[in-house]
Amino acid sequence: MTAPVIEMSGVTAGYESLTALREVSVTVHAGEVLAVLGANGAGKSTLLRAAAGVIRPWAGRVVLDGTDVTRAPAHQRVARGLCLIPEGRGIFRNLTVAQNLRLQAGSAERAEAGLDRVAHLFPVLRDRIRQTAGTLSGGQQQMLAMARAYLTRPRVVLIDEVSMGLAPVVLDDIFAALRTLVADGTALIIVEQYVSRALDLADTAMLLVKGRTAYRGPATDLDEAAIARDYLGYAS
Ligand SMILES: Nc1ncnc2c1ncn2[C@@H]1O[C@H](COP(=O)(O)OP(=O)(O)OP(=O)(O)O)[C@@H](O)[C@H]1O
Repeated sequence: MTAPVIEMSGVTAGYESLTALREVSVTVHAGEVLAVLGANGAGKSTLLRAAAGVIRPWAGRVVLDGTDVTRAPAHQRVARGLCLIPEGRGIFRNLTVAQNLRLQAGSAERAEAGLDRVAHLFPVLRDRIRQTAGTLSGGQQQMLAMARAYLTRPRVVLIDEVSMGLAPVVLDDIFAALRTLVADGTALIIVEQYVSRALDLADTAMLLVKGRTAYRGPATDLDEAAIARDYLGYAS
């Protein structure tokens, strides 16, 4: 088997006196999808932040394409092909679609080169290229946030709560775009409350309960209804 694109081993992380993640390990290869499930506050976003270098783990290692980046700042991980699409979308609401794309691409040339790929997946963004991002619909804003991943051809994308507040029909487009990204060979870690959609896309899944790994294995082995009932607190 090929080497993993991203590997986290024994990662413990948190905020001041709060331990949000305890000895969590993750391995994702090119073209593979890991779904991270768990109730509110289970540590899902913390896992992505530790992977991306937004916070530094207290213990454990983060390895990207064979290089230990545990102590590397976020921008160095971006340069190595890591792309975090945070909850709340992480776009510049006062800038236009074009300006957002240019900033995300790093240069006008790269934005231009990547725009065809973005427009192919999300034609609406090309139609609204001069519109201020904050005036786009929720689904269009999510598409713009995801466009970064298509502009830069990252090795690994970490995406947090992609479905938050979006209509099912918009989600179909968004998940189709994620499938394209993965088919191109990108490794994907997806944090998602919408369990069935996440498991549908994922090869492997992990369930976090109070920062600990309660399950890690094939997505198909998870009983969706039991997870929803026992861990997420609702009936699916
Ligand atoms: N910036 C922060 N400062 C202090 N505590 C934080 C911070 N961010 C998260 N926490 C705490 O860390 C724990 C894990 O939070 P995290 O956001 O990783 O959970 P989550 O599984 O992503 O939940 P949600 O679905 O609500 O986003 C929670 O107890 C949360 O209150």
